[in-house]
Amino acid sequence: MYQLHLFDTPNAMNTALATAITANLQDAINLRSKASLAVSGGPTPVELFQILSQAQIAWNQVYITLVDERWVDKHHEDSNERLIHTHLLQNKAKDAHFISLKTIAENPYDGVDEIQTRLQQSLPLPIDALVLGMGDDGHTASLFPHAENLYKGIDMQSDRLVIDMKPLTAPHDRISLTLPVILNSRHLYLQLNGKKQQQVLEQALAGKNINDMPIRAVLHQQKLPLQIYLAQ
Ligand SMILES: O=C1O[C@H](COP(=O)(O)O)[C@@H](O)[C@H](O)[C@H]1O
Repeated sequence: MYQLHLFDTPNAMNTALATAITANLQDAINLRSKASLAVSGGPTPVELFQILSQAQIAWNQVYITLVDERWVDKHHEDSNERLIHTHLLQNKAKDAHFISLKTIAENPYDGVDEIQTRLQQSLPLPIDALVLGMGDDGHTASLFPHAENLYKGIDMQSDRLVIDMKPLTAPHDRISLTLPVILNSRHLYLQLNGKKQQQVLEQALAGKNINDMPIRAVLHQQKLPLQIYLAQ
């Protein structure tokens, strides 16, 4: 179940998506006095983060985490946490609470239980707004095609919030939110940019095999409407 929102430019898409997310966070603050936001890494969301960081909301009542993290040092150029600190936790959003998906453990397998506890204790659930991205291989969050742990990440009966992941198609071991957490969020977005990602989306929509393209688990579900924001 999805709705497709098409835009002529990345700036138009990011402005509209930031407006929608800000409204979700404001509604949550009005209703529950706190709000939660989970965002993706990679280069695609940078402009969205910069626009969002200027939003006029009570950021000190907002809890931000990532949908996935690469198991690298926080200062590494591939760290999603570094990206958030550089582009989102700035300006008006500098007072938001950030919940990291990284520990000092040597690998995500050894760190995953600590992160599960941290999220259970600190992150308002269900997540009010969750923004997914998509890789050219059809991964979303860090749910990667044909990875050994993929079945654990997409098990809708599981009470795990996070799993450790060893991608076969990308560098770095990872931590990822699981499909039940993603599909239990209150508002779910997929942010896509350009012709290549549009082609991958069409390929994903045309088939059913989740192992080949895990994004299909989000596109073909009936639990909540996925809002796809695509800049052509
Ligand atoms: O590795 C990752 O890649 C995906 C896609 O990112 P993109 O910027 O190439 O669209 C991202 O959603 C995920 O959070 C990130 O860790």
